[in-house]
Amino acid sequence: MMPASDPRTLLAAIVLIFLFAGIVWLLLASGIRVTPRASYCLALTNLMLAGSLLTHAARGYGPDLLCFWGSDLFALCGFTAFRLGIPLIADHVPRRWPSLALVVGTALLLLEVPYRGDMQLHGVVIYTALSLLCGAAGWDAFRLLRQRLRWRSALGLAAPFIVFTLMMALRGVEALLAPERMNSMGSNNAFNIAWLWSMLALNLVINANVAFLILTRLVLNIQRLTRRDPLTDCWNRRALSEAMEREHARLQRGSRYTLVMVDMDHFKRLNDTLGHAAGDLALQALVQALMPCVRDIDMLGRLGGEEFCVLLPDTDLAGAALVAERMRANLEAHPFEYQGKTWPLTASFGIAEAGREEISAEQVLMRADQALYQAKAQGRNLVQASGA
Ligand SMILES: Nc1nc2c(ncn2[C@@H]2O[C@H](COP(=O)(O)OP(=O)(O)OP(=O)(O)O)[C@@H](O)[C@H]2O)c(=O)[nH]1
Repeated sequence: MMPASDPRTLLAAIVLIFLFAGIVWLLLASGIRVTPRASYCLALTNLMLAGSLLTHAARGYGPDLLCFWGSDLFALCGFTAFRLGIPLIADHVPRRWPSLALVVGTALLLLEVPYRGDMQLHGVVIYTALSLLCGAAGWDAFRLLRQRLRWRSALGLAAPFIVFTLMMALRGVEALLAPERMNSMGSNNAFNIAWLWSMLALNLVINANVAFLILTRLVLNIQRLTRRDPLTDCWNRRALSEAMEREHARLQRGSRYTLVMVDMDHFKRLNDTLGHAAGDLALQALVQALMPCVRDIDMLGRLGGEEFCVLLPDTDLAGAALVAERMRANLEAHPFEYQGKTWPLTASFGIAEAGREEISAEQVLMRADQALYQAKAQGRNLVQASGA
């Protein structure tokens, strides 16, 4: 076995890991189609960086333009793919132009910088560009993680990106202070060996880290699918029932809650006149009109068909009546537009505050449903309350 501190062996190991990771990301993107756009970017990152190191290793053997400028161009493209791929994990559209302008500008500048002899300016230019791209990717990863995690955990998971950025910056500083060592990553000096070891470890950690980000996103998507209504994206019946039963259990400890049943008026007529597709859009419009009227802690869920329910924790009947009236008025104020036609959308509301003597939230729901029935009977587009 070659000694662990041999820079050529380390370089070969890093190239192999990049190649292997690139192929795995390609398979994930094209075969299993896990977040394909982000996975393609990660595949490109790994393959480009493998190409960069391979051409770098051939310095002195192969054509100068490929082994110097080409190697840097591979690295720039790899880091750009990395920077653009991170936001894609969360389906955010990355800002392409700043990164592309940086790559093109750096590549053109490097063409003008002599690659022979003093590598100072060349080293500073390329590693500044790489650390900027890596830093931007790290910042995006941190923001992404911060949406789900506390800032310390997010910072911990984003740490490899920060270290990678610092490593690139360090290499730029090295170019400034010891330009004679910049010619090859195959140099057998302590800084280079330590740098290659860190690169090898970070290469593994960052690939694992991005895989973790993607996995987290998949788990969140699965959770979403099991708890959200696919048409309107509000909570589904199961999620709402669980929350209602939780609230009902808190009732004995002194808290209160109220349920608001919502049923679109004359929905069958809308479906029959405009068609089922329009009916689906009308249901989405209803949810859009109701959502701004509730607080973050309230839960709007679809029970089925055109029937919805809002769970209002820590709210009494009078408070719920105000919320229901706000929802009713907001819906009425936003007629449904479909293929140039305008259709008035209204709904009826039945509200019931939970009573301690009721054994389950289902009983409260039944009372809210009875109140809703009365609202329908009294002419629709009304709020009707039920006593506890
Ligand atoms: N487009 C669409 N229609 C649905 C969906 N679920 C249920 N429906 C339709 O909703 C209609 C409900 O009709 P009804 O229960 O008579 O209610 P309504 O016409 O709103 O009458 P009132 O509630 O008394 O005002 C039926 O025609 C169902 O086919 C859905 O997901 N999409």
